[in-house]
Amino acid sequence: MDQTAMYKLMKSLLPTLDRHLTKGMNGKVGIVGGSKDYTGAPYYAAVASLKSGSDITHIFCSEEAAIPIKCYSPEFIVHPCLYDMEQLDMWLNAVTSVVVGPGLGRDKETQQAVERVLQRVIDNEKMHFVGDADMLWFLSNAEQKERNVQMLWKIGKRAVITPNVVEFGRLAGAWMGEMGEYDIKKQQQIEEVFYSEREGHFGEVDSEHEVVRHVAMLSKSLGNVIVCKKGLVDLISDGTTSYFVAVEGASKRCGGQGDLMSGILGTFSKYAQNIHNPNNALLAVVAASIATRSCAKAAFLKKWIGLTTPDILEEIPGFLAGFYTDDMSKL
Ligand SMILES: NC(=O)C1=CN([C@@H]2O[C@H](COP(=O)(O)OP(=O)(O)OC[C@H]3O[C@@H](n4cnc5c(N)ncnc54)[C@H](OP(=O)(O)O)[C@@H]3O)[C@@H](O)[C@H]2O)[C@@H](O)CC1
Ligand SMILES: Nc1ncnc2c1ncn2[C@@H]1O[C@H](COP(=O)(O)OP(=O)(O)OP(=O)(O)O)[C@@H](O)[C@H]1O
Repeated sequence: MDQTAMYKLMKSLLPTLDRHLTKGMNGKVGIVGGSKDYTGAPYYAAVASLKSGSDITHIFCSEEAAIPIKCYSPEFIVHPCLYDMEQLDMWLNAVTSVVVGPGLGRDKETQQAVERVLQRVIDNEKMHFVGDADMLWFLSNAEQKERNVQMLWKIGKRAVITPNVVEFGRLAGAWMGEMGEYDIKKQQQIEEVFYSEREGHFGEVDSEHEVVRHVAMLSKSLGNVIVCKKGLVDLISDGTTSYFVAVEGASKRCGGQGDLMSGILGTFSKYAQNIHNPNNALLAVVAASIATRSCAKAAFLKKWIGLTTPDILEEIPGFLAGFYTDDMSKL
């Protein structure tokens, strides 16, 4: 493991903890998701945002998801206002970053909530946006994609999207048709070779390199938003500069690991301001990927076949505490 480089990056990212902090200074994260079928996904994202340091988490969900989510934890402030634009608008004032997608569902009516949030992020230059899961479906679906991408163009690098392999394929089909077919199988073979040569490491990679070229191209097509393509190796690009993360993760792919990462990103996107580097927004995504994978590995080594996402959530505080106590044993 690339311990020294990781240590330096995390140290520069994580906020100083002292008695001058007030509630909210380390972030107030909004999770837009939670629907009839899915209540676990926004829960994972919300817990991950809190355990990675944010002070408050709001969840904006549908009516039928609200009670189950409230019952999971007293930590969450839950608003059943996914279809009430006035309420949604009002409560969005309370957050510093917003994660849209985990468990959101794909009902046509949900598009108006997606647009309302995007407009809020356009209007408030201090707000950060993370798009994952079903938000990415709205970004690739013929009916809604144009409107959403027009809005993302206005947000640029304050927005991160985190497609998995399947979601990336859909987005490539929707936005990169003129740049040639995206062959998922061929790309996975390239990633296997790339990962085996760099296992345990992370760093910059030329945006023209065959492993990341499509990720950089997608970022450019979407107005240079940061794209983090998740997989065996995470590939992160703003269209110009690109990074890879080949830090070991879990060899059990239990559902919810992407939701967990989007929650960490909701918090880390604000911490980016602590990094004094022109690529600070990209580096915050690199850090979120490292944290997710490292915690997944730690939990996997305890639970093996029985690994579930709550096990990974439990590893987040110990992993991050190591950077405050200079205890490298958890890295
Ligand atoms: N506990 C909860 O509440 C959880 C709720 N969740 C929520 O579910 C919603 C829908 O999300 P989604 O990822 O299932 O939908 P979509 O992208 O259409 O995938 C459909 C099919 O594609 C495949 N496949 C998927 N990923 C792959 C991969 N990495 N690599 C390879 N193949 C992959 C796989 O097909 P299979 O291989 O089984 O044929 C899968 O069935 C969304 O709101 C999300 O937040 C989840 O977060 C989990 C925890
Ligand atoms: N083959 C793999 N080996 C190790 N880590 C992986 C692998 N694939 C993905 N990951 C890591 O797991 C995390 C979630 O990625 P994944 O592709 O599972 O997301 P997802 O499908 O969106 O998850 P969810 O189940 O929440 O919808 C990322 O941090 C990614 O780096």
